[in-house]
Amino acid sequence: MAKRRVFEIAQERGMTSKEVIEALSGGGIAVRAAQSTVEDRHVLRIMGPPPPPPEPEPEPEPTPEPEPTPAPEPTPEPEPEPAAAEVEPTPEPVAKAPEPEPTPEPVAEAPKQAPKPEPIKGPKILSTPDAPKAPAPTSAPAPAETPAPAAQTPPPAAPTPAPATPQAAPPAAAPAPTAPVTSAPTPAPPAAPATPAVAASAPSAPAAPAAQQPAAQAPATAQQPAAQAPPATATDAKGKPSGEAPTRPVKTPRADVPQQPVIGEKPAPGAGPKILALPEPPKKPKRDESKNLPTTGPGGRRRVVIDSQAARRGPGGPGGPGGPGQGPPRRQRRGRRRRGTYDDTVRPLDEAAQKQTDVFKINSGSSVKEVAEYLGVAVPEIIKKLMTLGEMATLTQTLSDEAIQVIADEFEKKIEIVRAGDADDDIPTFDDDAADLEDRPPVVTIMGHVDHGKTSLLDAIRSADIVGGEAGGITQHIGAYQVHHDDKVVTFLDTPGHEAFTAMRARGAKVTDIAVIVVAADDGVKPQTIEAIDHALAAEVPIIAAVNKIDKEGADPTRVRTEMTQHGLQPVEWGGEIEFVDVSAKARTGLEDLLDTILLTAEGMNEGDGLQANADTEASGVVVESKLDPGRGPVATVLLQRGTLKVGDAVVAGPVWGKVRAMNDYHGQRISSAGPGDPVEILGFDGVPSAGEYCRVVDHERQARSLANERAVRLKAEAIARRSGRKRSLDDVFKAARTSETKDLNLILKADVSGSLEAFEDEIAKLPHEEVHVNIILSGVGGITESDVMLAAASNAIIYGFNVRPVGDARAAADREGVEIRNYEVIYRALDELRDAMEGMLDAMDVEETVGTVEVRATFKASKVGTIAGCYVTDGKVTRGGRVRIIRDGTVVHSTTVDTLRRFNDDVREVTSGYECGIVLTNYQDVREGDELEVYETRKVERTLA
Ligand SMILES: Nc1nc2c(ncn2[C@@H]2O[C@H](COP(=O)(O)OP(=O)(O)OP(=O)(O)O)[C@@H](O)[C@H]2O)c(=O)[nH]1
Repeated sequence: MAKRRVFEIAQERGMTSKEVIEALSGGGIAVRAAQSTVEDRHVLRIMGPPPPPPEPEPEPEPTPEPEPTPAPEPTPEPEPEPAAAEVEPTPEPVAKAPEPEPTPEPVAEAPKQAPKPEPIKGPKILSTPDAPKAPAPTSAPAPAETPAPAAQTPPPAAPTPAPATPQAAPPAAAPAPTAPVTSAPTPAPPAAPATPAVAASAPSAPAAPAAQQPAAQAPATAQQPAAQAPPATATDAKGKPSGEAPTRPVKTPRADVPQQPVIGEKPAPGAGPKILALPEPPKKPKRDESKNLPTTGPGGRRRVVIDSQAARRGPGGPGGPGGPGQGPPRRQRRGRRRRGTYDDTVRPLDEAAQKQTDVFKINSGSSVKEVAEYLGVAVPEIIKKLMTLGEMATLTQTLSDEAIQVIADEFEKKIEIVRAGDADDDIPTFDDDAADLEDRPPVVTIMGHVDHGKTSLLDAIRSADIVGGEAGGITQHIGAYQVHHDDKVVTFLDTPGHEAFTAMRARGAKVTDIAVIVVAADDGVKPQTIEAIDHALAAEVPIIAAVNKIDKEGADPTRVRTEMTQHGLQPVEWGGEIEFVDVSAKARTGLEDLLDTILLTAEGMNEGDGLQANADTEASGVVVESKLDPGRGPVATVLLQRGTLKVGDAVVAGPVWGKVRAMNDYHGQRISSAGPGDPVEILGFDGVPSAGEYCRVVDHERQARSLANERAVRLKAEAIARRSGRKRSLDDVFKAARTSETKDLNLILKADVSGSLEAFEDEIAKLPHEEVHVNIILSGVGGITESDVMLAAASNAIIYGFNVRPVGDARAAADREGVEIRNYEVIYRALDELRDAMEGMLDAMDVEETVGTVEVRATFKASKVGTIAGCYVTDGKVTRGGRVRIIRDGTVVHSTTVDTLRRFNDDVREVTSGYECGIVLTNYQDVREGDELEVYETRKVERTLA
């Protein structure tokens, strides 16, 4: 039987020798001293089995590779499930704590730490970075085994040291330091399974941080480890892994990425399989979600705004819930305001308007916003459309007519662009009761070639007006006058010539009822006679031919009739429809016949109610002449067409308005009222209205002013639109033809010689007309006049000039009215272009640009250089070598280049406007004083019709 000395027994049982002796004595075994021996069986019988040995002490034994093998129990733990189940029981951790030691390596440092930590409070390891190694106490054989598995399991944890669930962490951490050996023993056994994890983690310094890590990461680790544990174990079992594990720095796992256990990596402190049950980490929001994450939402940043004024505002008021005045809401409000801006500017879609298929009338010069409103389309849509068409436009930008048309086409809306001067838009049509209508005097315009006697005829008629003369005395020139004949009255426009006539017509005013074309019997039909005919025909007014100067020798009225017939005006006596009256302004013969014919024609018109008007209503008419009188201010002669005008009436004429301060008739007599057909001179306008402007009486001055301002704004917008838009060009015509909008091309031809005109007309007749029908509404010899431009404007025509140029204000008028003038030197060039255009094959063309105008003020002869032109540059510049045309009386007489250009005695490269210079032309000596030199350049321009 084995014996042991008393002191050994005492030591084994943690008692004093004396206590052991007493105990044994009590049991019947007498023992005297500590050195005495006693048989174990007696000791067991009397004192029972000895208490389990206190493992701690052994710390010193750095037994590195403890026989981990024994890891019998541990193996079972691997199963994650079970672990999970135990997770909660915080105690486990403690139990496991002790195991940690198993990791052999630590041994080195372990000594000190081993005792305290591992057991229960592993976590405290915080302070012991190396602690992990300490664990390897010999005493913990069991743990040794466990560690192995733990080693594996931990691996997973390793990556996520954090895993340490809140629950696990605390326990581990707290006790660690103090953890007396005592406690360790007991728990150990059961903890076995979990131990591994703890064991591994406990030692590792990182444990500490882990403890604080959000549980989030734990889960992942917890689970996976289990699966991989086995393999890991193997390695660890060898000891190596365990050695590193603890020391290896623990990576802080990303909360969002589930941590994959890394083989060979040591388990994170506190990260044990138990952690399996840890809560799921918050998912990383998807990109779009995160975008929309409210700042106040869970996980999002909460914006706290302290509104010191909130208390003063009640809920619902500003600053109240959702009301303006608060921080966050303010931001929203800004957003709303922005939307509000759109709402303000973008008219809500007018569905009714969108469905409407009628033609929309849109004012020329309308802005983007206005066009959107007219069409019932959202502004952004319009702007977007313009952008696709290459035009960047703002809300208030004025659009050209072309742009408006294009937009309308894009949105498949039928539109009609209305201009301020359009008669249809401005001059209302009245539906007066037939009983209220009275005959009014016909309005007559006298036109004809220069010096054929227009003025003489007007004077003769006026002076022959016995009745009128007696009644009113001397006739004043106010732009129109009346004559009485056979108890009837005829109103004559006092401005002869077709220029004024066409100017008014171009503005949409139809003033003239009858056109009298004067042709001198001794001269016959001349260019301006033909022009007058063209203008009258274009205006579709009845024509009466007055064959004048029949008193003159050589007068041949029949020849005149013949020539007029050739121009489409066939005399009634020859079976035609035109009344011819032979007159002599000088001899004052035939005047009565002329008046009779006029009244007869008027009667014929009256049969269709053409010359009747309601006199008993507000007055309206057309301005036929106006001026700014130094003493009287703006003075306008208005030819009343309807109603009765009285002094004191508020009137508006386009962009000007006024109150009739005084009225004069054509005798210069003050009158207080005037009726239909009467020409009256009106004083009281705030500005000078243009001839051709529609004038009408309105209720009061305020309304007159408002209407005038409205018109002024509109005219200004139209002017901008006209500038921004293109002229009606050849391209436009063919483009329109392609869309079947326009099939007619109206041309006005002007040439230096009539032969060119005839040749051109003949050639045009040969062109194919399937696509476009060419109408020559006027062709004549001579420079392009303002009258031609006005006719073109009124007829939507293009002017073709052959070796002729605009004279006077024609060019300015063309710019103003948007009329295209095309210049050619040979008709074939024009024909080619026309043909190409008609075939849709316009190639790049030479575009000519006038760069300067020079006036020849004197000429000198020099023996060596020939004729030197002493010049003055009136516009632009002239350059040496530049191409020039010599224009004499509106006709191009030669084309050449500038050979020599001098300022005083110096040769210069160029001379600009406002300076004099000497010019010698290349191979041209016939330059004369009064000639005009047109300096020009040409450049290639691609043309497209699409
Ligand atoms: N013999 C004769 N001479 C006339 C007659 N009518 C006009 N004349 C003369 O013809 C010339 C031109 O007459 P105007 O009345 O100035 O002719 P117009 O057409 O008004 O001329 P412009 O204003 O320059 O366009 C004047 O010298 C007149 O005296 C006429 O019936 N018989």
